[in-house]
Amino acid sequence: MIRAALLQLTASDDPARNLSILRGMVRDAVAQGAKLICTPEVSNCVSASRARQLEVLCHEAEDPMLAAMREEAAKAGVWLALGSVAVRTDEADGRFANRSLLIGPDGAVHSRYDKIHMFDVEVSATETYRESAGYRPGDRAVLARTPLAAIGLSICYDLRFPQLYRALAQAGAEILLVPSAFSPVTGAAHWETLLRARAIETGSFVLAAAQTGRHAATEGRARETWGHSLAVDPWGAVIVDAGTATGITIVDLDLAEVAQARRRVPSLAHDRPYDGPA
Ligand SMILES: O=C(O)CNC(=O)[C@H](CS)NC(=O)CCC(=O)C(=O)O
Repeated sequence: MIRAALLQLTASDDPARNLSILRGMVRDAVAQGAKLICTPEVSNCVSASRARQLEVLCHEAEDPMLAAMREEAAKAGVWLALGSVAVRTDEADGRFANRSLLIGPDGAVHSRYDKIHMFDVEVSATETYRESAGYRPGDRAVLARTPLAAIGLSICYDLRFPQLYRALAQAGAEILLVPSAFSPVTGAAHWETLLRARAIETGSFVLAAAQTGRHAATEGRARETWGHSLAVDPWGAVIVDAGTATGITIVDLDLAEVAQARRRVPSLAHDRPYDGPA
């Protein structure tokens, strides 16, 4: 059994404040016996203002949240999936990376993944997102082979691209992580269904730690997110739904269920070559 923790946050655009809240939650999760601790997308800063991001965000090597989480992971001897942090890159256009970091029990970064699919979407007449304006997309899928489990990394809007999860599962993933900051509109309509579909299609556990509620912002518009951090088993059942409050949700995973689900429906091994569509 693997005891995992999903941390649900309402991160603001103040990274220091977000870090102090997150550190407390991580320590709580450790006290409850969690060995794999998952945090949401952009745990370090939720901001719609590029000026604010430029003021407060750092390169990965200087990011205070990553440094602190490495310390916590090493101290407790746990795996810590920092769902994502927004970090500076060396791109000439100044775009950030939306980066997921899996930290091992030795405190070292075991794997890193930059979000591939950018949320450039008009959710409603008054709500548009243009993630690619602020972030440089990644171009590499990442499977973290750890002694705990084989863990496929992804972030939020990636959830809508099933081929990524299929590739991760066919490469051996047993657990798929989908840290998120979902919009309330699409969250209500699509979130649970998509997460369950990815679990069913791949016969994998899906762990989705989410941002929730109204996010305070110094400048730019305040954002709202859907919450409902979810754990889904490889047969597609929701094991736990965190609702909309911030906090820690503990879940125990039996990895034998992965093989069981894939034996019952071996669709992951039934791909066929085909032509077209023309
Ligand atoms: O903006 C940042 O700082 C970090 N990025 C995000 O929060 C991204 C882009 S706005 N959010 C999503 O991908 C939500 C996807 C979603 O809601 C859906 O697929 O329906």
